[in-house]
Amino acid sequence: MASVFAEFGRLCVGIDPHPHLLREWGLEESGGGARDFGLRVVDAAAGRAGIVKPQVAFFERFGAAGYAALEDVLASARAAGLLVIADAKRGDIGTTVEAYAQAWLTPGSPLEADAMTIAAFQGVGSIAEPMALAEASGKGLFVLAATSNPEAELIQRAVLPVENGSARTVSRAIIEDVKAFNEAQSAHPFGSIGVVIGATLDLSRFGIDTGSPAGFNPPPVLAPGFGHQGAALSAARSIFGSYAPATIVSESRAILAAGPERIAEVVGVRAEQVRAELGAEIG
Ligand SMILES: O=C(O)c1cc(=O)[nH]c(=O)n1[C@@H]1O[C@H](COP(=O)(O)O)[C@@H](O)[C@H]1O
Repeated sequence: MASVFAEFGRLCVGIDPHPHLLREWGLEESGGGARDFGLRVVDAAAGRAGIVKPQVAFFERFGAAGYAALEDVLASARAAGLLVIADAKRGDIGTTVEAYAQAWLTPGSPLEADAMTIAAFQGVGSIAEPMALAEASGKGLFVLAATSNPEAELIQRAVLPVENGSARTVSRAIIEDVKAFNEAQSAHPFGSIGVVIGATLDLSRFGIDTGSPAGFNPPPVLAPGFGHQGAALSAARSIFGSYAPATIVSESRAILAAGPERIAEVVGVRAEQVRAELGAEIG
């Protein structure tokens, strides 16, 4: 991840073949349409951005044809040197969630990605196997911590029973548990396990302290919510504060709306804007 940040900065281009986008791009509403869409986004991102994030749901709705398309898109993105985050938002317990992680993170798997999104609603301990698998195979996870959708507040700002004298919100507890895993178990300077924190939020309301002093080592942050959901890139540093050095700016519709003719140009411009705002340095 460090070399991708250094070379391409922090933009992650979402690959979300929404029905209206397939129409606007002149593509069929089918697995084949989703494949063409995904491959064109990969072409536009290659050499201009470092990371892509296929949204699995928009492929899954076409069943087996959608999965075949997704396999091609994942393989083409990885072959192009892009880091691929499979936005699958899986979550379960024990061997079941381990099987999800094997599907997306095992080297050589048909759906191999570099990282996947995962939910810890059943407890951060419930995703111990995916965390261990990610670490062992040089892959990553992004655990939902404070999501960009307004409905999430009620659950994610909830305060957990007091432990060791400190009351923590759900969001904060997830971030701290992830950070503790990285510090204890990760061989990678940045940590294999990241968190999802939406750019649309006032993070103080979620108990997330963005004002940590120098020396704070944030976990990798996948930050959706820019562009279509309303967060401004110019506010990225002030939103994320001490997490900004590890923040990945993720945008889907705001980029994809450019259409097939202009998307490469728009990715290039946006990648430069993200670099100007956040720089390429880590930590
Ligand atoms: O995990 C995500 O990527 C994610 C988490 C979150 O809190 N909010 C969120 O919007 N996302 C995803 O990020 C993308 C946002 O798309 P745009 O709003 O079009 O940029 C979608 O694929 C969402 O599923």
